[in-house]
Amino acid sequence: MSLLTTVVSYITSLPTIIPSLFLLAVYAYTMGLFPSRNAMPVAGRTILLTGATEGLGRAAALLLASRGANLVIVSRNVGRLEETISLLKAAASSPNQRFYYISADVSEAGYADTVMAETIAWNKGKSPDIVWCVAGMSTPMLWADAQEDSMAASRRNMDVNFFGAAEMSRAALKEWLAPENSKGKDAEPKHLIFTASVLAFFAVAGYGPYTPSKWALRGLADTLAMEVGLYPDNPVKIHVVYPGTITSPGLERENQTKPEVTLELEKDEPAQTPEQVAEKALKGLQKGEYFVPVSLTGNLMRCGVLGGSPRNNWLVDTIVGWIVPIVYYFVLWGMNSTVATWARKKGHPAKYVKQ
Ligand SMILES: NC(=O)C1=CN([C@@H]2O[C@H](COP(=O)(O)OP(=O)(O)OC[C@H]3O[C@@H](n4cnc5c(N)ncnc54)[C@H](OP(=O)(O)O)[C@@H]3O)[C@@H](O)[C@H]2O)C=CC1
Ligand SMILES: CCCCCCCCCCCCCCCC(=O)[C@@H](N)CO
Repeated sequence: MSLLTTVVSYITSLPTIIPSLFLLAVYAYTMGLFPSRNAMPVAGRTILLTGATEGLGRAAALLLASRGANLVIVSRNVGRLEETISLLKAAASSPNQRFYYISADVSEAGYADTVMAETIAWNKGKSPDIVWCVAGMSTPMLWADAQEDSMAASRRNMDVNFFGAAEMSRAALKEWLAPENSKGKDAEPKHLIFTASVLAFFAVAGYGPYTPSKWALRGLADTLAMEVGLYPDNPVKIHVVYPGTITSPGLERENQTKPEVTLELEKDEPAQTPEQVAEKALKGLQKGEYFVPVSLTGNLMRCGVLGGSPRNNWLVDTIVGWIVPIVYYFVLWGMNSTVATWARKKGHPAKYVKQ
C-alpha cells in the first residue's frame, strides 16, 4: 500500500473530531490568533523615516522611539524637525537611543544619496536597518477643472509621492545589496517600507493628481519584491502600507482643494488618527505582511486587487479575493449612483461654487 493511501486511510479512520480540530487550527493560525515571530524587530535598530514631523510620519517615529529604535528623521521644515527630535527623546524607552534629523526635500532629484550618506556617517559607518518612506502629499481636484492646474498638481504629487520614495528606495538598496554588504541568507533582513493609500486599491473621483502616484508605488514595490530575490545573501523585505483617511494636517490641507463630491464619496470610509494608523501599520509589518492594510476595509480592498502581487496568506487572501469582487459590484453601483445624483442636482462642474 502506498504511503499516501496509508496516510489517508489512517486520517479517515480517526474520529471526525481530529480533522475538524486540524482545520480549526489552520483557521486560527491564518487569522493570526497564534503569536507569530516578530518579523521586524525595532529595538536597537536604526530607522530612517521620511515625512516624520507631522501626521502619520510623526506618530510612527514616536511609536518606534517608544519601542527602542534609533531614528533619522527627514523632512523640509527645520523647526518641526527640531520639535520632533525633542518629542522623540521624551518618548524613548532607553537613554542609549540616538536621534538625528536631516532637512531635505524628497522631490529634489538626487536628495536620497545625500541623505543616505549623511545617515551612514552619523550611524557609525553602518547603513540604516529599516527605511520607511512616509513623506507625501495630496491635492485633489477635478481633472478637467479649467480653474485648477491638475497637470501641475499631478507632476508635484508624482515628484513627492512616487519619485520621493523611489529615489530613497534606490539609495537604500544600492547600500544593502552591495556585494561587500552580504551577510548570508540567514542574516536579519533589512526592511524597505513604502506608504501608499487605499486609493491604490480603489480610485475615487477627484483624486486624479494623487492616485496614480500611489499606484506607481505599488508597481515599483511588486518589482522590487521579486528583484531582491537575486541577492539571497543580502536579505531585504519590501512592504507597502495602505492607510485610509488619516486625520492629519495633510488631510486638512488637501480638503482645501478637494471637490465636494469627493468628500461625499469618501465619507463612509472610516477615518483614523495618525497614532491608530502607526500602531496598525507596525503590527502588520511585525507580522511580516507585504501589503499592510490598517483597517478591515483596507484588508478587504487589498484582497480585491491582488493580481500578481505577493500575498500575506495565500489561503485567506484567495478565499476573500473570491468574495470581494461581488461586494465591489454593489460598492461601484453605489459610488456611480452618487456621482450621477450629484450631476443631476448640481449641474455642470463648471457651475460649482468653490469652497
Ligand atoms: N492623510 C490621509 O488621509 C492619508 C495619507 N496617506 C499618505 O500617508 C503619508 C502621510 O500622510 P499624512 O500623515 O497626511 O502627512 P502630513 O501631510 O500630515 O505630513 C507630511 C509629512 O511629510 C513631510 N513632507 C511633505 N512634503 C515633503 C517633501 N517634499 N520633502 C520632504 N518631506 C516632506 C512633511 O514635513 P515638511 O512639510 O516639513 O517637509 C510632514 O512631515 C503620505 O504619504 C500620504 O500620501 C495615505 C492615505 C490617507
Ligand atoms: C470590499 C470593500 C470595498 C469598500 C470600498 C470603500 C470605498 C473606498 C473609499 C476610498 C476612501 C478614500 C480614502 C482616501 C485617503 C487618501 O489617500 C487621501 N486622503 C489622500 O491623502
